[in-house]
Amino acid sequence: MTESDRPQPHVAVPLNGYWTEWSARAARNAAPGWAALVGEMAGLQDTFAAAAPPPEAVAEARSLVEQTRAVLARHEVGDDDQWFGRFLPAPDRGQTFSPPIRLTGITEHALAGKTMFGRFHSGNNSAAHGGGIALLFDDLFGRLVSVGDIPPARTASLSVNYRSVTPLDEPLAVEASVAEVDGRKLYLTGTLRHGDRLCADATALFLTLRPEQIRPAEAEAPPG
Ligand SMILES: CCCCCCCCCC(=O)SCCNC(=O)CCNC(=O)[C@H](O)C(C)(C)COP(=O)(O)OP(=O)(O)OC[C@H]1O[C@@H](n2cnc3c(N)ncnc32)[C@H](O)[C@@H]1OP(=O)(O)O
Repeated sequence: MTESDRPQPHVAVPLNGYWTEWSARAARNAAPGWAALVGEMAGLQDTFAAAAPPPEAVAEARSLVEQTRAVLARHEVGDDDQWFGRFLPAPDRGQTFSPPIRLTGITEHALAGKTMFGRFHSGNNSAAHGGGIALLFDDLFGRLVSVGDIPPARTASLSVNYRSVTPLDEPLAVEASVAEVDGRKLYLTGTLRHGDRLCADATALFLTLRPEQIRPAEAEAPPG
């Protein structure tokens, strides 16, 4: 591990107003320890993917996961009230679907960061799954268009070129930038590198939403 691969502070994300409110609501309401639980769940996914346990360990693990599900299911809420995925300032966004992206630099038109795929995102032969890489780019581009004054936008198309194998458990560098803005159309480009080696590059078209396509950042439900 080189000095530049060591954990560094995640830069603050200058979110636009819509995403600030969307995220702040979860941050206001989330129980203490939620971020640590998200980290535990992500670790569980990787450990689960890497394990080949004997029958008694399978039975024990299944029972514990069943118990965990039962605890969480008692507190199910609607989409508007969920915390999962809404911690936008955090590298993992408070979710376990796509790998954390630790941002090292961000402006209105470009961002750079570090990421890593674990066993959960393995395709085969110690290589990251191509779908996981597309997911990473979609998330990366989603973060890029959440800064500055850009209205909320959705992915209209995403194209990934897989240039070389993306390793697991190795620090990877990501970059994304806005190549062109044409009305509602945002043309984005991005790269994923392992050291000097290009693993993948991607282009995407995001479309900013028309006002009638945007659900307002929800009003806080009255207490009780
Ligand atoms: C801070 C947050 C962090 C979160 C990170 C996660 C980010 C994840 C981002 C996502 O994954 S978003 C979810 C995946 N995407 C979707 O579900 C989008 C589904 N599709 C739609 O909702 C609509 O198709 C869409 C809003 C994208 C466009 O519908 P519209 O009715 O607004 O646009 P319209 O069809 O009128 O097209 C507008 C222009 O874009 C063009 N266009 C639309 N889709 C296109 C396409 N796929 N390729 C090329 N051009 C396209 C279209 O031709 C037209 O060009 P012109 O104005 O020149 O005539």
